[in-house]
Amino acid sequence: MGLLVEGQWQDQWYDTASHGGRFVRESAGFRDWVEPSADARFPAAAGRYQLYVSLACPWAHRTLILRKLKGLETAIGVAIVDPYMGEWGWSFSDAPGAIPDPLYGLDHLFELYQKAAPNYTGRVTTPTLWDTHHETIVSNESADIVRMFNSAFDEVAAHPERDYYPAELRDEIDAVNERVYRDVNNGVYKAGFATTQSAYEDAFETLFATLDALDARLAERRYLAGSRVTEADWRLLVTLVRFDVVYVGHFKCNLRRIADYPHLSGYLRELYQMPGIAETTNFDHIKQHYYRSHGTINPTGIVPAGPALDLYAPHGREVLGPAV
Ligand SMILES: N[C@@H](CCC(=O)N[C@@H](CS)C(=O)NCC(=O)O)C(=O)O
Repeated sequence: MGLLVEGQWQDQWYDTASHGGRFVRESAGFRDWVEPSADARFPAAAGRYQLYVSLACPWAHRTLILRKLKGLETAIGVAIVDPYMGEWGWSFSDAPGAIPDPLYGLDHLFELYQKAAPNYTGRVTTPTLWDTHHETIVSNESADIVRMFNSAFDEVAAHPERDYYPAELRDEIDAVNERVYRDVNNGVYKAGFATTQSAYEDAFETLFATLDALDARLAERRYLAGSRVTEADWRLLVTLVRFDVVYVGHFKCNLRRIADYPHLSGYLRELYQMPGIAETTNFDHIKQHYYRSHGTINPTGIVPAGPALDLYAPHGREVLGPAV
């Protein structure tokens, strides 16, 4: 675990001490956009862009889901890092489920960042969207990559008709996203990476108050925004699917499991059972990454054998309205 400082790799853990024991996520360093226009610096095209991901990572997972649902698998290639993130950060290997870097045969993801910007200072994160033409990083912000995959590549997508950010639902989606990001997606990290009791408890209380509110919301409606599946649902799913497997134990988010929530649990199963979603989810990478990579939290590196999950049990969500 580390970061690049003026292009040089430095092995260091997150700095929580300067924030009163709180984990503060840094902003992404690359925020360009692929656009559906031939004149753009990054024009949408098949075979030009490459997505670097960790299957453990919830932020990468949401981009993999959009890539799958939009039918962009042949248009946008993928490299998958080894689940273990050690002193050199994310690395490539031939571990089961990993895909070594097909472009340059790199050993470590930070080398890709050095290629893009030799003096880069910042974290080296997944997902990273690489442009093979300019040989640079387009973006390492998953929220933006999700939006690009949703609409910028429609000319080359197998499912251009699918829209997970429809104009009429944008305000509602944005409002849900904001809370889900702050208190749930990032909330589990704020609890898990806290280094003071009070920082942990603050994050914990907000997280479970928000999960309670989401459970109540999903008692009455099938999906988070409107009456159809949107980006907001995929953004929540990636945290829910990791929750009972790693966040309850490893990040000490243990007031309740998702399995204990009557509505969130069925909602999780429904989304997980949708075509293509299970294929984007790798529980082995998820468990291996979190339990082995965070030595300050789990020094033995022992990966729990459980829990038993049954995400294929009937979800029972039909009672709330038709699936769209
Ligand atoms: N804002 C970024 C966050 C990505 C992120 O933090 N990814 C984690 C993996 S889950 C990572 O690569 N961490 C390495 C690090 O922080 O050094 C996004 O949503 O794309």
